[in-house]
Amino acid sequence: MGNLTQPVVLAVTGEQSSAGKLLVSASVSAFILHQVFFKRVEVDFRPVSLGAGLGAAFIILVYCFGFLLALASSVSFLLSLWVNMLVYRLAFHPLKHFPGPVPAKLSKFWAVKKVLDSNYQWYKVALSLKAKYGDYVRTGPREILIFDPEAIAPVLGYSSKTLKGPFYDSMEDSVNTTRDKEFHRKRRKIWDNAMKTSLADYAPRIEDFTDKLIARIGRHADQAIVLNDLMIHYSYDVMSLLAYGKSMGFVEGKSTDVADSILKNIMDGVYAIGLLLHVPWLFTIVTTFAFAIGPLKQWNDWSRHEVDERREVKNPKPDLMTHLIASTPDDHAGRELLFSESRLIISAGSDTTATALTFLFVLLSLQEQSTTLANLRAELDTVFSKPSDDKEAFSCMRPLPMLDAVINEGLRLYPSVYFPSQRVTPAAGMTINGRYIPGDTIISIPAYALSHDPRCFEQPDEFIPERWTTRPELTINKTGFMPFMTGPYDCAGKKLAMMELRSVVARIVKDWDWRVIGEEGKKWDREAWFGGVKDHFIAGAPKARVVFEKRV
Ligand code: HEM
Repeated sequence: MGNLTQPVVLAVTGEQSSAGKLLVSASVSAFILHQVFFKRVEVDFRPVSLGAGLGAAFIILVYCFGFLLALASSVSFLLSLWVNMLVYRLAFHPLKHFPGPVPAKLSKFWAVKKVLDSNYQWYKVALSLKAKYGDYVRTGPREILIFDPEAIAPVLGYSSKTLKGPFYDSMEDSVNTTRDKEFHRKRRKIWDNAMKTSLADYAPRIEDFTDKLIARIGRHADQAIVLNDLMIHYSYDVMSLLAYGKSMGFVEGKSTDVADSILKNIMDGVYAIGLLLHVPWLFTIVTTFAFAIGPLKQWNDWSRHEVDERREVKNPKPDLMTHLIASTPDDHAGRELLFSESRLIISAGSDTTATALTFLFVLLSLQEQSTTLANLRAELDTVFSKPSDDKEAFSCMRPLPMLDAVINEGLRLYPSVYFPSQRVTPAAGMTINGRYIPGDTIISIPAYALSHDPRCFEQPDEFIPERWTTRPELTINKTGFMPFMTGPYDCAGKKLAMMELRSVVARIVKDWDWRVIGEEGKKWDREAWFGGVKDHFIAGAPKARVVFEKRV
């Protein structure tokens, strides 16, 4: 009997030992792969190829060893990789001495959880991290969030050695999302030129759209309307005009079903962005599929069609796209860039301006701002009383002290972009304000935290436009004011944005009174409104129901 079973036992133990060897080799190869590859190479922007590579390896294992062994060795590989990663991040990472929550050091999913727990208020999470850990906080395996005003120039300034971070790889290439410094420099020149040479052409078109906005307010006078929608419609229409040569028809109520659907999908998508921007590799997967087959496909197809049509127009009115088309090679890469930048004009220029306008009108409606409003009206009455050919007459291109102060103060309290732009330190690392930051670290400075920092502004949480005019002592360090960011990657459309903001604020303030009201018969809950501002890349103002009345 013993002799009969011996070969079977030997075969089983032999199989067991080769299975054991396979599991050990899987876990050892994970260790080696982590040491030589994952630890050194940024893989955030290659999740799809990485997933495909792992899938292919799994199929080869199934072919060689059968399904069960392949599965067991894959689990062993992934477990080992995971353990290696966590041990490294916690105990051996060059950032190990930086303070921060322990789970944050292990995984970026900690930030995702915080976004969900805080109901999309990451900017508040960031402020509480600053209060607990100081000016330099480790918020991820290779991420440091910086609250030190002295860091602005070395991190974001023109002579900074940093490059853009992996978040930008999650989206299609454009002047905003490219991480190639040289490409950005050249492309940005084209954008700057398009802005500089044509602002005067854009001004009457902006004013024309402000007329349409005022007409819409007139049609709904004395009725409740949602301020956020009003401003979103205005800014989408103006940006669409500059990108495609025609508005999307929102302000006049002439939008198509496709335009409505695109806007709805974009508005719904902001929550996904607010969550996924913390995990660029996951964001890359989502954007890849959202544009190819998901909710953004319609947006993709529509914008391509519009750019193609726009290209065929003979002697178009000068707009941003005229300049971009003229300066972009008419080949596959050039056309892809134009498609993506047409969408950039809308995405960078619409929500930002609409958010700023929404906050401004809510802030100006507050009872304690009645003096500010009166001063602003006095300034506007003077300029609007001048004949239009007088150089002192109102023009959205020309700064006015009180008007610009009100706009700046709104942007300081609620900078439309809450996303702290990512930079990566050079391989040799860099020293910021006496503190060494190791190479290849992702660093970010949140504009919201800086503009609420008492080291930069006296009474930082108060809306005091006079800090920009008659009370300069309330501004301690102006570099903390960066709603348009700063340095070579700052907002390419800031002058245009200021023209829109001036145009809309001036025209409404001059001729209209308004008040924010609560839901059906309830009083407006001011605390809840300001306390409910969300952070999904852009600052998400809660819906504000407003009643406009014509001034007499
Ligand atoms: C109140 C309105 C606006 C605010 C607060 C604002 C703010 C910003 C900020 C903070 C950035 C940097 C984003 C980053 O770091 O990734 C940016 C970039 C940019 N903005 Fe604006 N923006 C506004 C309006 C506009 C408008 C109207 C346009 C016109 C198309 C525009 C076009 C751009 C572009 C093209 C970039 C990328 C620039 C580059 O990377 O070189 N923005 N903006």
